Amino acid sequence: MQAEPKKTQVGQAGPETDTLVGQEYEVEIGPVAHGGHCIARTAEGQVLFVRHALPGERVVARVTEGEEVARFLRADAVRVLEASKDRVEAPCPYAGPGRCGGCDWQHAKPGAQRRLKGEVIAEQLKRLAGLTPEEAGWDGTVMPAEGDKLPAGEVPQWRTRVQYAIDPATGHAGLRRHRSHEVEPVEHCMIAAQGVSELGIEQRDWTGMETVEAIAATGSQDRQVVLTPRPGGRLPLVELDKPVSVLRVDEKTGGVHRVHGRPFVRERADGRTHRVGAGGFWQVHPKAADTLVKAVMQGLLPRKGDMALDLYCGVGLFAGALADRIGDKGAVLGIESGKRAVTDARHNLAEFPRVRIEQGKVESVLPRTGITEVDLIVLDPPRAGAGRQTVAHLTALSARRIAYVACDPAALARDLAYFREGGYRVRTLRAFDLFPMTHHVECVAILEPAAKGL
Ligand SMILES: C[S@@+](CC[C@H](N)C(=O)[O-])C[C@H]1O[C@@H](n2cnc3c(N)ncnc32)[C@H](O)[C@@H]1O
Repeated sequence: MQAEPKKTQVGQAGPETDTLVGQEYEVEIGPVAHGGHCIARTAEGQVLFVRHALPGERVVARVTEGEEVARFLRADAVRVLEASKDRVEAPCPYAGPGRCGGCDWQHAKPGAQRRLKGEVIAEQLKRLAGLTPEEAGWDGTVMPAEGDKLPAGEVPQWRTRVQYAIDPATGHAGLRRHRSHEVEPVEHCMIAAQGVSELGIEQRDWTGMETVEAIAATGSQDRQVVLTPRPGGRLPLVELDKPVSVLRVDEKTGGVHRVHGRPFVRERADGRTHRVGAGGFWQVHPKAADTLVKAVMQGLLPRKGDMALDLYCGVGLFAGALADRIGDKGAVLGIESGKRAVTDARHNLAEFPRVRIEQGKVESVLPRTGITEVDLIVLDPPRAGAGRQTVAHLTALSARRIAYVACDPAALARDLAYFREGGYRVRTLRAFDLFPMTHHVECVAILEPAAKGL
């Protein structure tokens, strides 16, 4: 039975304000929720989203955001009274209440992190799409990226792209605190890939910069630093130990300019080299691109001569993989909104004459193409998902199979409900832990016309 939650101390809540920030509650931690926190309730019945806790624990939770009238409060577990067997001491010295906001699950064993992500996916599928794991063709597991099966306490060095925030007072690189613009200065980010750590960003003075992004490409030695100056900030002379290209973001226009070196990095995946210019999307985990291509191709089973769509195609990862498999008689149309990414995609796929890349938003370009039928579709939308209108358009194209690559299980679940309205069912769903130590998770759903599944 759940024990009665206790208020343990009144913090800074004053008479003229109804803020509960600083208030502490002794609570029992309930299930995990989407976003890297768990759910608890105060004695007054208010919902608490508690970070740094694990299901089944008893903790003292200190409110970080929220008011007496709010439907829910945000809080940090500041003392653990009864620990879960899944708890470990966070290996990262910068993790914990009020500290770096980059990782959500440093305090959970790796297997437990994947289980928590699985519970979040299951909950989102049920609540937003009315699907059980069985109905989604999912075994309920979240697979580690190959090579990431490390013992508890060890941290995979997976982040090939790290955006450091610069402390305006000291010029020191750090990472943003959770839901804050404040910078947590760090000497070393444990989840950064070796190629990023070797650049030594944390050891330099970046006075005048707002952010410094460090990129270490996979499968090539390309390294890049992207500087965003503060208004009026002077660009530092960047002399790093490694050969590295340097780009600068114009603080007024957001445009990216080359300072020195190549304006792109070369990323290897699916046996091909992809040029990725500044601002262009590329998966962050070094195994992600290959893992996802494999899952998508195993699910779609492309045939020679197929006509396929790659929507939200970035620099052409899936379009290239499809073109490779459907041969000279097939055709692929990619659609991508980013101008620079489209230039890169056209360059990357120049060897395939039957691949065409259109620049613009899927929702406006796709209807203009006049396409009424395709064999296969890959869609890999941003966090917001594809939305009802685009899904309705896709379900009218009579595709044999559709692969939906999703970085947000909530958006995936919403869109799966729209696909069902359009006559599609989920054939299989697979989930991959391509963001260890954080709450993020990647899913690949394979859909087919519902009539086929009967
Ligand atoms: C998650 S990334 C996937 C990129 C690519 N499939 C890959 O795996 O490398 C989503 C891409 O969609 C693009 N994008 C965002 N909104 C879009 C829209 N409405 N229409 C077309 N592309 C969009 C972004 O620029 C980004 O390249």
